[in-house]
Amino acid sequence: MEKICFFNTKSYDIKWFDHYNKNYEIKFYESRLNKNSAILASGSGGIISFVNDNLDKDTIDILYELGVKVIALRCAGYNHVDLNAAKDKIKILNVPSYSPSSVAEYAIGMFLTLNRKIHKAYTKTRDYNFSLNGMVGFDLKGKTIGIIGTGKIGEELIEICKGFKMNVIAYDLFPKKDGDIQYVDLNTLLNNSDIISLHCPLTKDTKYLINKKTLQKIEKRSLYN
Ligand SMILES: NC(=O)c1ccc[n+]([C@@H]2O[C@H](COP(=O)([O-])OP(=O)(O)OC[C@H]3O[C@@H](n4cnc5c(N)ncnc54)[C@H](O)[C@@H]3O)[C@@H](O)[C@H]2O)c1
Ligand SMILES: O=C(O)[C@H](O)[C@H](O)COP(=O)(O)O
Repeated sequence: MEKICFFNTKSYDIKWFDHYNKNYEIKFYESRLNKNSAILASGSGGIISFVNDNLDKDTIDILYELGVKVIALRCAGYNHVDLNAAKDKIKILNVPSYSPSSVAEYAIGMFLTLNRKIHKAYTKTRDYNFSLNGMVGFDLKGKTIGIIGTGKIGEELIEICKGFKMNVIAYDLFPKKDGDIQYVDLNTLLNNSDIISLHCPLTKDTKYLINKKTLQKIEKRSLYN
């Protein structure tokens, strides 16, 4: 039976993955994957790893020497993987659609919390402080949200924002040709959005996409991912 080494295991992972042990021999390890723990993959044809594992060149070289042929990521993002080191040696798989509606809904949850200061209200009211001072937010209705990255998560978020009767503008390196998304350039988005939401992968282009200069432009606005 094919052996698979499962790194960075949480209790909920075992709940969802253990039944595959009928067809595979999955070994669950709590250790994060890095060059020191990679040896645990001895004898495994494949490994399963998480978003905060370290798949740098050293780790990938060790896994290759051990005979690992496939690395399956339990995440959509792969910015933590040295793809060049893996090229022609180990196949890398990611989750192509990582619960986009959950992530979009969570992003809305974070924004509502930030805007209406729900996290602060929770602690204040426990101390019998019901003052509205410093607690006032604004209506989403009629406000403009600028969405950077209109992939699976971005698209879900656009639909939710329409439900709030917001204006939606978007920026993406690869705008969708079909559909009714109103694309603008990045500067226009930064200058015209009341809210900005980032839903793009971490790459050399998106790292520091929001920086000191752009933050000055959006000084009074909210920013979240
Ligand atoms: N926190 C979480 O639980 C969680 C879950 C899933 C995904 N993610 C992160 O969210 C990201 C997006 O996920 P997705 O499923 O929507 O991916 P996706 O591939 O469907 O969409 C990403 C979009 O970003 C665009 N993009 C790429 N580079 C860009 C750039 N430089 N400027 C503007 N747009 C750019 C792409 O063209 C694409 O449309 C993932 O890469 C991952 O890092 C986080
Ligand atoms: O890139 C991704 O898919 C996510 O960032 C990552 O996997 C988050 O996973 P969570 O902590 O939501 O399980």
